[in-house]
Amino acid sequence: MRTLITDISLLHQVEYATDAPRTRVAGADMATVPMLENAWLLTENGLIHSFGTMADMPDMHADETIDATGRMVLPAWCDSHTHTVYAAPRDGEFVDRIKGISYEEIARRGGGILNSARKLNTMSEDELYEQSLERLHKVMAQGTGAIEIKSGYGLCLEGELKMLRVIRRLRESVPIPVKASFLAAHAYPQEYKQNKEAYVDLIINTMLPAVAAEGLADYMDVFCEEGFFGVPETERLLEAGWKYGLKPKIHANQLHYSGGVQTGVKHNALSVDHLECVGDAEIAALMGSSTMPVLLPGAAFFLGIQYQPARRIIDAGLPVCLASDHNPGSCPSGNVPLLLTIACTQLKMTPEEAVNAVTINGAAAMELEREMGSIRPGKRANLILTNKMHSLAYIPYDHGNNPVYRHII
Ligand SMILES: N=CN[C@@H](CCC(=O)O)C(=O)O
Ligand SMILES: [Zn+2]
Repeated sequence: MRTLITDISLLHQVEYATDAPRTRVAGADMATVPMLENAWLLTENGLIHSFGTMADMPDMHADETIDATGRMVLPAWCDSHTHTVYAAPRDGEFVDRIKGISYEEIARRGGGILNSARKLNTMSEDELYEQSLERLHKVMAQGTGAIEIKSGYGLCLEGELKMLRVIRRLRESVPIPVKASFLAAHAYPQEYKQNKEAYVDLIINTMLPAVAAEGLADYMDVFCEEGFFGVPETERLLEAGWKYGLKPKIHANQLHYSGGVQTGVKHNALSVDHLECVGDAEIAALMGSSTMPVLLPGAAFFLGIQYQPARRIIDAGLPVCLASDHNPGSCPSGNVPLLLTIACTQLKMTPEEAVNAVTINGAAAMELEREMGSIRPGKRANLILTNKMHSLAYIPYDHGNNPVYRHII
């Protein structure tokens, strides 16, 4: 099956087969998204075959031809941090926060993640799957073309396995890559509040072997945060995950300078995610490491807390990745175009930096950089064909609106 898209006003994030493959974009390079004006693009059997300018378009056969006059084409978004599998919304807590109760206080009172766990553990696997599939289709319609999804609302063996099995079923049901992270270390269940070590033991000695036996997870996640899992617990958990081949991909420095970034780097994490609390020490730790800093400003927006210092991180020469953090508590939205608007208006990232952060760097934060994240021959043809618009900046500018005319997968 060959699809030819012609008369593309702007074809963004192009890489020629002869270019050295870009695996991530960092520092000043994030300011540029390579593009072609007035272009064509040919896909073959789901992969990008070739592209060029209309002036030099050769004669070629295609089964379908799409006229993209006035439209742009980009690689689909790579959303590397989500909690898309959950049982119920938490709008009651949203109202509590409006009235002045903080996210941390709600968690201390047994709400938050524990609230989600109670709901998830009484829901059937089939119902959880149906609800989650609906959410996944919604974000795909907004341009998401690869996604990572975490467990972490089971907090017991059966609940965690249920979530991870649902993620596996989702992977088999949708035509986009889906990665799974094991996040039993998301919160301490109520019955372990007085014996936290026993819960860490349960994760390491019972849950991890079961997850590994079924091959259910790609990554090991921990909510490394004051009041949740401290550095010593996080280190134990990450070392245990590595024994089963699960690379760390952790929640770090959301609410405090918790040492999570340094711990992630020390344990060769693929990414450290959230990063509201980042200063010189965290930036120094990231410099020279291969750990990707992943910013989740949708959560900072929704909780009304400080934003991530994206400018400082980029200006230090580091890469920045953006992800939605779609979850029922701190960000009930997986809308990447809206995320781009928040990144530009609040983090002062340029549209080009923001697009690099959710394409090539998003792919890298899921180890998909060889198949996703740019328009390069041989990569997956997971593409966004936009509504009629004339610039990359128009996507975050046109906030609250879906730029996707057609999502080609
Ligand atoms: N911060 C930890 N975990 C999620 C939120 C979980 C929840 O509130 O349900 C996050 O990334 O924001
Ligand atoms: Zn998260």
